[in-house]
Amino acid sequence: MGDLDNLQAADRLIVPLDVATETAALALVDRLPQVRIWKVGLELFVSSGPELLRLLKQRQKRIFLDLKLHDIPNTMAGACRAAARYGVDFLTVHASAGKAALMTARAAAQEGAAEAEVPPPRLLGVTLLTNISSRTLAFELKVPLELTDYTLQLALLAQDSGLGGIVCSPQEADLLRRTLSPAMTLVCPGVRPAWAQQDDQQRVLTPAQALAAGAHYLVIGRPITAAAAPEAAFQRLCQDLLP
Ligand SMILES: O=C(O)c1cc(=O)[nH]c(=O)n1[C@@H]1O[C@H](COP(=O)(O)O)[C@@H](O)[C@H]1O
Repeated sequence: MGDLDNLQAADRLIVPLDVATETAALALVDRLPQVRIWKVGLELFVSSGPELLRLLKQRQKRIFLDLKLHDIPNTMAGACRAAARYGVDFLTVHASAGKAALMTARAAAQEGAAEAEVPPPRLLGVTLLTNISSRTLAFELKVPLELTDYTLQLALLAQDSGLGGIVCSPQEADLLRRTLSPAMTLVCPGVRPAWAQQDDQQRVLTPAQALAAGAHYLVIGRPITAAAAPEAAFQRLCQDLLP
């Protein structure tokens, strides 16, 4: 496989830094120099704070700040304004927070970025988490809609509220790609190569299937980060993505 192919695959892969400390995070980042986009989620942000974002930027990395905000409009707006000041590339909010909260969040993210003189983040609406099965949706969460209909409603809500994209399972990517505006970015976690464990993910596809279904970006964590040799796992994934 040539370097160019490697680059193209790497540009579509987002690897989550689901570790507890800044030291562990930087060790992974430095071990996998081909990864361009790193996701900083709740565990790491809560434990190590925003300094890590600066360190990632120093290493010329793009940043997906996955805070999955879900609150009343005023609180979401405050958090989005503050998060946008860090100059991150992507920021997540839960689409189920509703239109008023999403619209306020979007405006606040733009204000925060303008204040800090950085580009605004692409605000992504999380639709239905990839660990939720149809059974859980119906019997535990008591949502009286088919899973795909519910996900579509959340995705449309994100779009109508002016968000730049959504996070969804690759199993719904095909439907959402056909239904949403082409301007909406589709980011898919819940991606598992055939050689990896499913872990707690429920609605999964392989990387090649997810891309064929219309995902723009794939979020793949444990198959790489929990592997005995993360470098080899990353290379293998890039190979899986070749046509
Ligand atoms: O917003 C996310 O990134 C996300 C949404 C979702 O529906 N499912 C989901 O797994 N994620 C995140 O994607 C990553 C998946 O990690 P792995 O299951 O290890 O590949 C984790 O960091 C999750 O927090």
